[in-house]
Amino acid sequence: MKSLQQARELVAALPALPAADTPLQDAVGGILAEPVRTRLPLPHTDTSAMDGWALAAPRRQEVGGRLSWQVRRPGAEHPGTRLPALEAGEAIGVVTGSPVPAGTVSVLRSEHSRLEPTDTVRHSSPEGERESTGTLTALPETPDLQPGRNIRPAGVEAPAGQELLAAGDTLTPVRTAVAAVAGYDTVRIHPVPRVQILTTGSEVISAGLPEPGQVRDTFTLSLPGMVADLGGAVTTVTRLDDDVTGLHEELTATAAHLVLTTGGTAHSRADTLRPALQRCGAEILIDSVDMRPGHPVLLARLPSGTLVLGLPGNPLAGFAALTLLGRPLLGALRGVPAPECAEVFTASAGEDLEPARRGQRLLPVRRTGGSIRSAGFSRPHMMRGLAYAEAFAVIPPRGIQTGEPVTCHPVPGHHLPPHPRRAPWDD
Ligand SMILES: Nc1nc2c(c(=O)[nH]1)N[C@H]1C(S)=C(S)[C@@H](COP(=O)(O)OP(=O)(O)OC[C@H]3O[C@@H](n4cnc5c(N)ncnc54)[C@H](O)[C@@H]3O)O[C@H]1N2
Ligand code: MOO
Repeated sequence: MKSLQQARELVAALPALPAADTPLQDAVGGILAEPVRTRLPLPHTDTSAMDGWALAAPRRQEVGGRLSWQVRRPGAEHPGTRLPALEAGEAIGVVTGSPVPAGTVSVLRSEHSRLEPTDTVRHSSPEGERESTGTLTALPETPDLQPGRNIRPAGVEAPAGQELLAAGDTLTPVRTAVAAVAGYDTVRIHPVPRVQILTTGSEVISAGLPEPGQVRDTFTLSLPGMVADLGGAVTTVTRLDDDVTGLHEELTATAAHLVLTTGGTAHSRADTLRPALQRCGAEILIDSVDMRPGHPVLLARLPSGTLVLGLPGNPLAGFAALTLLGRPLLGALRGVPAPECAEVFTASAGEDLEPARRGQRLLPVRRTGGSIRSAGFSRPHMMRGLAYAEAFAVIPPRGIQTGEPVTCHPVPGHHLPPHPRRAPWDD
C-alpha cells in the first residue's frame, strides 16, 4: 500500500514516451520535444494586403491636378502570380496576398482608383476578366499613396530563426498551423499515448433496464472522453466477462502504451486482474493506495513495457482513482512539464468535511461562491453527486474545518461553467 502522495510521485516520475519526428497532420495533441523556429522570415516576401494596384514612384505628370500611373501590362491573376519589376510611373494589378513587384512604393486599393482606358487586353485583373491598359489615378482622399501602405513587409511578423513554440508546449490545433507557417512538415514530439480500455464484469450490461445481478455500465461511456481530456487517445473499448484467460489474451496482444481496466481489482474469486497480470509476468508498481474510495487501484508494467492502470469497479472509486493518478500518469507519458500538469486548485471549505475511516478521503465537491461543499451522494457505488461535482477534494485523516483550505483535483472531461447549473434536487 502506498500513500496518495507516494503514488502520485511515482506515476509523475515515469519516463515520457520517446520523441519521434511526426507528420504535422498526426501531431495534434503531442508535446514538442524541440522548439519550433521560423525557417523563413514571416511573411517571407513583401505581399499586398488589398486587391488593387501596386504603384511605383509616380512620374511628375498630373491628370487634372492629380498624380497618375501608366498600366501597361497584365496584373496578377491570383496570389501566386509573380509580377515583373515596375518602372517609375508604372502601376500593375495585384490581389490580396500577391507578392508585390520590385519597385512598388504602395498598394492602391481598387475602390480608391480610377482607370482611364486606352486599350483593352484579355486577362484577369482586380476589376474582372478584361483589363484595360491606361492611365490610373487615385481618389483625392485616399491614404494609399503613403509609402508602404497596404504592403505586408517580409519579416514583419518574425525574422528567420525566431522561436515561435517552446519545447514542452502542447501542439494544439492552432500551434500545429503555426508550425506549418514556420515551414515545418514534421515536428519532433512525444506522441499522444494510445490507451486501450478494458471493462470487466459479467454483471455489466450496456443497454436496457438491469435485472437483479446486473448493473448498467458507467465506464464505457465516460472513460473515452475523460482520457481524451487527459491527453490520451483511446484506441479500443472492450467489455470482458470475469474471465482471467480473456483478460490475459487482451493484455498480451495489446499495442497500447497504457491499458485502463475497470473492475476486478480486489481479491475475490471473481476478480481477474491480479491473476491475469501474474500470468503475463507483469511487474506491480502500485498495489493499492491509502485513499477512500479507490484504494484497490493498481498499476503494473507488462513485459512489453505497456502500463496497466487497474481502476476499481465501484464507479466513484474508479473515477476518483483516474482523477488522482490518471492525470499525472498520462502527463508523464506525454512529457508534459510539471507546471502544465498541475490543474489542482485550492479552495476554502464552506462547511466541515468529514474524513474517511482510513487514509485520504476523495470527496466530490461543488464550488459555491468562493468556497467548496460536498456534492453529496459520495458512497463508492453512487454517481449522482459526481454529476454536479467539479472536483475531488482531498480530505486528510484529521478532517477539514469550515474556512480551511482544501486541495481539489478537477474531474477529467467535466468542464463546468464558473456558475454551474444547480442540481435538480437543489431548493
Ligand atoms: N472483502 C472485501 N471486499 C471488498 C473490498 C475489500 O477491501 N475487501 N473493497 C471494496 C472496494 S472499496 C472496492 S472499490 C471494490 C473493488 O472491486 P473491484 O475492482 O474488484 O470491482 P468489482 O468487484 O468487479 O466490482 C465492484 C462493484 O462495481 C460494480 N461495477 C464493476 N464494473 C462496473 C461498470 N463498468 N459499471 C458500473 N458498475 C460496475 C460491480 O457491479 C460491483 O458492484 O471491492 C470492494 N469489496
Ligand atoms: O474503492 Mo472502494 O471505496 O475504496 O469503493
